[in-house]
Amino acid sequence: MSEAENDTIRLQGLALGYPGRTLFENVDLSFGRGELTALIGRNGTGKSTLLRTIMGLLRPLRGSILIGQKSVHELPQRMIAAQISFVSTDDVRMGHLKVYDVVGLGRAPYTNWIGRLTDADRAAVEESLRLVGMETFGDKGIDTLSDGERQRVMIARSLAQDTPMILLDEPTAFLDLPNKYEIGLLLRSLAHNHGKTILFSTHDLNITLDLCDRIVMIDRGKFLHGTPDEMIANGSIGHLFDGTSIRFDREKGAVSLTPEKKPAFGQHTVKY
Ligand SMILES: Nc1ncnc2c1ncn2[C@@H]1O[C@H](COP(=O)(O)OP(=O)(O)OP(=O)(O)O)[C@@H](O)[C@H]1O
Repeated sequence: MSEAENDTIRLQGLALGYPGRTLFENVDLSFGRGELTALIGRNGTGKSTLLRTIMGLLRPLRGSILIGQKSVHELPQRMIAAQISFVSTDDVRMGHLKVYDVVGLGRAPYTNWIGRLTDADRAAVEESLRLVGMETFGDKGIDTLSDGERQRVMIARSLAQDTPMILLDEPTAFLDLPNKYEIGLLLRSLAHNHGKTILFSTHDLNITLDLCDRIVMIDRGKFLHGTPDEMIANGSIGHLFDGTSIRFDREKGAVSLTPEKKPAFGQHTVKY
């Protein structure tokens, strides 16, 4: 098998859910090397569940997830950690650790049982901090950073882990618009210039449409996927807003309130 196939995540006949509830089933899909893919869908459609299952943290109801030729659920955690890193929203608060040490945790799959960093590990930590533009932050406490800075550190930790695949659960949540784009551009560069396979869940439609190679959308238990242009043209993006007060304008590539919900400005009479 080629190296590129080893770096691919494949979902085969996948069904996920919780006791008494199936979120989706019969999903066949793969995520390719060097691609930035956004995983989108309304609240509660199963995006985090999918990411956590790919990480081997949850079991599928049916079907399998293959990393190269191997089912992720048959691989020991240490081997999964050498293939895929996970940036989850749960990670974001890490007590009083220094930035350098948080990024150093990414080296865990490679360090000995004491967890002592070698020169090579330290070089990986420094290079990871540099890639996310945080090289001067190593000595700062993680709890002293802004949300955007902390998010960069978490991405640096996954870079230090040096895996061909990176999954991120809502990496742009809590960030202001310029920082959302900064993180989006960073992920795009990691995919395109460093050959990483990157899948991230998000509710940021602008980032998704402007920066991603591919969109995977969970919509009422069905998976839709394609390039941003395909997903706009075939109406999939518009479906996200069915039954709501907003609609997606294909021409503008933007959402707005439906006309009947728009507040009528300038029509109020002020009484003295
Ligand atoms: N441990 C659990 N046990 C039972 N049901 C769960 C569990 N975790 C999540 N769920 C349910 O599964 C559904 C999918 O949850 P998940 O967190 O994967 O959705 P999501 O698409 O990531 O949502 P959001 O966009 O709100 O983050 C939700 O309805 C949720 O309530």
